[in-house]
Amino acid sequence: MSEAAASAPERTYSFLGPRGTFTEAALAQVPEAVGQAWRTVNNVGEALGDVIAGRSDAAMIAIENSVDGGVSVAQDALATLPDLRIVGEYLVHVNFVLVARPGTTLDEVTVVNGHPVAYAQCRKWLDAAVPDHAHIPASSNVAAAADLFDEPLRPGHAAIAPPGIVEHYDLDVLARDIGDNKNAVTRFVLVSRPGVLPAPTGADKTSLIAELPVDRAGALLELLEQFSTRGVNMSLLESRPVGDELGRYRFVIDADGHILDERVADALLGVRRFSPEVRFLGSYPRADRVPNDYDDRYSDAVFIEARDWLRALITGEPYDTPER
Ligand SMILES: O=C(O)C(=O)C[C@]1(C(=O)O)C=C[C@@H](O)C=C1
Repeated sequence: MSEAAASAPERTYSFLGPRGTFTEAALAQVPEAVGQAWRTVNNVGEALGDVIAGRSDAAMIAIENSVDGGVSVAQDALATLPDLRIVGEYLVHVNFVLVARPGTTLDEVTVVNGHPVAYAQCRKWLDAAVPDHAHIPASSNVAAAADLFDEPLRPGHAAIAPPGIVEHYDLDVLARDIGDNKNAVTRFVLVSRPGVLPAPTGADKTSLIAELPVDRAGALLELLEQFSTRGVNMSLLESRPVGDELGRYRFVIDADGHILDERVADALLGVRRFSPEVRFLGSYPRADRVPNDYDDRYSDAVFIEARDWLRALITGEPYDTPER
């Protein structure tokens, strides 16, 4: 084998470009992606479409921001596109600068380019510092800045961008740290085609999307009970409209633990029996690596013992209850 062939990338990863986005910073945290082929895309749909079509092995997408909440376009895509799996979770601290072409001053700014999620995180600052601005949505934070060079050049246009933007573009920083929350974090997930699940680590998360039975009193409570009665903590519960008529919702859920944990598997069986449509999005290591916390009553051994007891009742075989 030639040296070039030996070092050729074997895997391709899609991420929101151009280079320099927070999504790229998330992908840089994936050790297996280093040295592989990285493909820039313009939106979440394109990133996931690459994975479905086999152009990429995995895509990094933003799924939640600590200020703006769930990234609805990503949640809706995972709910409706062909089956995909989340295989990893990554956190990126996000902070923003306001940039403009050299010579522009803050009082001259009338238009602010920005990715909608970034714009939502800078609203308080913008309302105070540039109250009469108009917003032009951009496909990413880096694209917002790059668009400032589109011909014909437009005076008074500025962009919300990551601080590192000035290393790539000749821009002046008009203001730093314009995010409304200095500790803002965006949560990203790495998405692949269904395959072997990441192994349980003891610090895992399971994601799913479930619809509720229509017009049933207490249906949401019943959904929540599937987790609470098995001692499974939920770290995310968000509703998204199904979209076909008013009043129909699907629920995006993150639960602590792995599908190979008995209590999580049992909760999923409960959801499956109860919900008209459940989509398993994956079990994967938590970004913060904090071990899952649960009461001993919900340990694997307790579920396994209960099953053995039931089997013995059915088969009539003798059964010795272990000491508790
Ligand atoms: O534009 C970027 O830099 C992105 O990576 C996208 C994105 C997002 O989709 O939420 C990521 C992090 C920020 O919260 C804002 C925008």
